[in-house]
This record gives sequence, structure tokens and C-alpha cells, in this order.
Amino acid sequence: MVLSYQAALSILDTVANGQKIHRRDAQQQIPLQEAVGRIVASDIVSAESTPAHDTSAMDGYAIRSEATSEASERTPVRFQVRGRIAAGDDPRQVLQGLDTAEVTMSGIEPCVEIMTGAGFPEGFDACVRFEDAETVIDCDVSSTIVVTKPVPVNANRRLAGNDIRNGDVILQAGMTLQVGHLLPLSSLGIKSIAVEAKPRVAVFSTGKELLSQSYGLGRDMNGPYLTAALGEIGADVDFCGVLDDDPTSMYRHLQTVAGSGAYEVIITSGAVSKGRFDHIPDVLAQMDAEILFHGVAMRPGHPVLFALLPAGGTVDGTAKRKTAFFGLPGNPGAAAACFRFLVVPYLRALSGQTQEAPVIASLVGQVASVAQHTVSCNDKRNGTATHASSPDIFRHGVLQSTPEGMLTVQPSKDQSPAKLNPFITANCWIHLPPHGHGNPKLEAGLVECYPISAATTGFPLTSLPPT
Ligand SMILES: Nc1nc2c(c(=O)[nH]1)N[C@H]1C(S)=C(S)[C@@H](COP(=O)(O)OP(=O)(O)OC[C@H]3O[C@@H](n4cnc5c(N)ncnc54)[C@H](O)[C@@H]3O)O[C@H]1N2
Ligand code: MOO
Repeated sequence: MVLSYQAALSILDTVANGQKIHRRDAQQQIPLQEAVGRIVASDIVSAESTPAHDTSAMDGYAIRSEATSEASERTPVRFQVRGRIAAGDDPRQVLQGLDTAEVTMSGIEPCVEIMTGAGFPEGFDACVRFEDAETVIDCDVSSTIVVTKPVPVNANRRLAGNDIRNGDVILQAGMTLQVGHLLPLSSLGIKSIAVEAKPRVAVFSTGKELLSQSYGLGRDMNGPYLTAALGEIGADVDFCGVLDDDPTSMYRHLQTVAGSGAYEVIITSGAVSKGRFDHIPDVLAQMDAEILFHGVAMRPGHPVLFALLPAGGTVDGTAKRKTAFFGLPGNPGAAAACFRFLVVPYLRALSGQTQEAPVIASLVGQVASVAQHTVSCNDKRNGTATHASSPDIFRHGVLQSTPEGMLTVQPSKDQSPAKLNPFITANCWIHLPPHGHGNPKLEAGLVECYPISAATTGFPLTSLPPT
């Protein structure tokens, strides 16, 4: 029986977690502003509460709110300005020598000019904005102002510690640093951050048709696509060229790159299915690879292969890291789907990230046909029996929000894995589970969508994971 998609994911997760411990220099400390898009390596916990002091939210006058409780147009309350505090001033120094109790007794309330962000002076509990006070005697800092409305306690005052609390977990290990995170992190004085090392990945394309364009249009699409898609998710990626359909040279090139120990993952596309020139499985056997799966119940992409290449030797007494190998199918639509739904989960697990949560959208049209997508698939590993098993199906499509605020998704009309035109407009992948017929969610027309791009920076097009 062909391996289910879920079983393939579980193999990838186990292998990634096993490989994780062998990652050399797995963490790096880098400046905050260079870390956007990188994976946070360990929890960041606040060592302080912010803001450190009470501060003013407006430019105005710091007053005692109680003094304004009876204030009205007919009974305005007078205040005398007794100082001025700018952001960065120490309010204690500004108010040195001012005995608020004494001046209050003298019949006129003291107040202090205060600027937005400035530390709140002791003895005052609210800020009245400049535009809400009338200056009756204008004399620089000893002006007199009147207030004609009661000012609530704590008006325009930011209380110490009401933003971030000491001990708050600001970011969890495995999260992708987003540009928005730089604001709270910088507010805590954090200037650099420990991030996971970028996974090092080598990409090859295969096929003589890509090397000589004497007949037809043998253009490499998977090479640029996979290289860019890997770069987008933060991998350190090298495109290593196109391998000819010759097992000897294929072996030589792959062995050289694997033996260099420079890469944690090698990805090829093509030459993995049943054809006479599909040499990847044989070359891997020659390389003593442990083939963990070859053939998954998924559409497209069922010929996909995953293996571990031997490391050979030890480092500091521990076995060297093996190299993960993905043999993606050659058809570009299949290579892209396998990348998105097998390679990305592997790399996320390797970097300690949680897996993505889908966006749930209403399927436009085709609900009935989609719900009855159970098909039979060939067992690619032994190449014999046809099993009536139901594959996971991945379809590209267009996800959009309606003016009513609904999310809808329309699968591309042509899902042929060799058709590239739909990728001009497609912005997501739809994941249809196996045994769709009878699945209540699917029959209600609700499907799981993932953005085509697996990058997690920018607008996070993923719903919150269930709590
Ligand atoms: N007898 C069978 N034939 C095929 C099966 C099968 O189960 N039994 N599976 C089909 C499926 S599904 C796919 S997908 C392909 C995958 O085959 P390979 O991985 O062996 O890929 P190739 O044969 O090398 O190429 C297939 C196709 O893709 C084009 N290609 C390959 N690399 C690239 C590239 N980098 N950029 C653009 N296009 C590429 C290649 O030119 C071929 O047209 O096998 C089916 N056959
Ligand atoms: O994996 Mo092939 O899925 O259909 O092109």
C-alpha cells in the first residue's frame, strides 16, 4: 500500500528532529535589524516592565485632577505653571524646591508644563492638554492657566508597567521575526537576537532536455523556482546546476556535493519516476542512501522520494550529520506542490518552527466534484498492484476576500502538473484531505488553503492555531 501523505509527514518530522541535534553552529546572535525573517532560536522573556515610569500621553499640563472636580465655565479653576518637563528630563530635578502642599494652601493650584513622553512628576495625577486649558497670564513658566471642565484622574497619563510586564514572553522559540516585533524588542533595549542558522540546501535540476535545447523547449523551471522559494523561506541555498541523464555523471556530482558536508539538504527535481532515464533511485542506491519513502499518496507529486545520505565518520565522538535528500518529481506543478507540502514542513521542523495553520476558505464551485475525489493510485514502490487508496490532493487556486468579508477560493481550471499558465494568477494551494467524500467540512464547501509563498514575513496569511 502506498504511503499516506500523513505518514510521509510523520517520517519527515522524525528525521528532522533527529537531524536537528547535529546542526553545527545552529544558533547565531545577530543585530535585530538584520534578523527580520529569521527564526527565533530561544524564548525572549522581558527582564523589565515598561514604561519604566509614569509618562504623559499628551503635551499639556500635569495637574492634580481632584482640583478640577467642580470646574466649569462659571467656576474655572486656576493653576500656576511651576515648571516645565520635557521627554528625557528627570521630573524630580525639575520640581526641586517646589512644595506642592504649600503652594496649594496659598490658594492657587500648581501645575507643570509637560511634554508627550515626559516623566510624570510626583504629586500630579493627570494631564490636561494645552488646547483644553486657557492661558490667562502668559509669563513663560510662571503663566497662569484656567481649566473649565473636570479632568478625570489618570487622564492622558501612561502608567508605569502597563505595556510590557517583567517576565512576559515576548517571542517564542521557533517564531519568525517580523518587522513589527522590532518595536517591543527595541523598547526593552534588545539590540541583537539569537536566531537559528539558515538551513544549507543544494538544488539540482535533471534532464538532458534542459542542457541542450535542440528539440522542443527544455527550459529549467524547477531550478529557479526551488532556489527562489528556498531563499524566500530563509534557507542558504546554492543552485548546483543541471544533471545529465547519465547515472555515472549524476552519481559523481551528487556524491561530490553530499561528500562536501556543506549541505544539510539536497533537492533534485526529475528523474525519479518510472522512465528509462529516471536514474535518481539507482544513483541513490549506489550512494548507500537509506530511502525512507519513494511514492506518496498525493496528487500531484506521487513519485516523490525522500532519503538520508550517509555521513561517514564522526565529529567529536558523535556520528556526523546525514544529508537529507528530496527527489521531487520533474513536472513543475508536482515539484512545486512537493516542495510546499513536504520540503517546507521538513525545513520548519529542522529549524524548530511549528507547522503552518491553514486559512479556511469557502470553495467557489466544484464542491461536489472536489468532495468525491477519491481515486486509486499506483503503489510506486513496488510498481505492481493498484490500490484503491485515497490521496491527499493539492490544487492551486485564487484566494480572495469578498466585500462581505468572506474568504473564498477558486481552484485554477487547469490543474495539469505541466501547465504553468495558472501560476500567473494562483496565490494559494488548496489541501483536500483523503477520503473527501463524507468529510463534513468539505461537503460544507470549506477547504484548507496555504499561500503559494511559504515565507512567513509580511502579511501573515495564516489563521491562529487552535487554542
Ligand atoms: N509510467 C509512469 N510514468 C510516469 C509516472 C508513473 O507513475 N508511471 N508518473 C508521472 C508523474 S505523476 C510525474 S510528476 C512524472 C515525474 O517524472 P520524473 O520525476 O521522473 O521527471 P522526468 O521524467 O525527468 O520529467 C518529467 C517532465 O518534467 C519536465 N521537467 C523535469 N525537470 C524539469 C525542470 N527542472 N524544469 C522544467 N521541467 C522539468 C521534463 O522535461 C518532463 O517533461 O512522471 C510521470 N510519468
Ligand atoms: O506528480 Mo505528477 O503528479 O502528476 O505530475
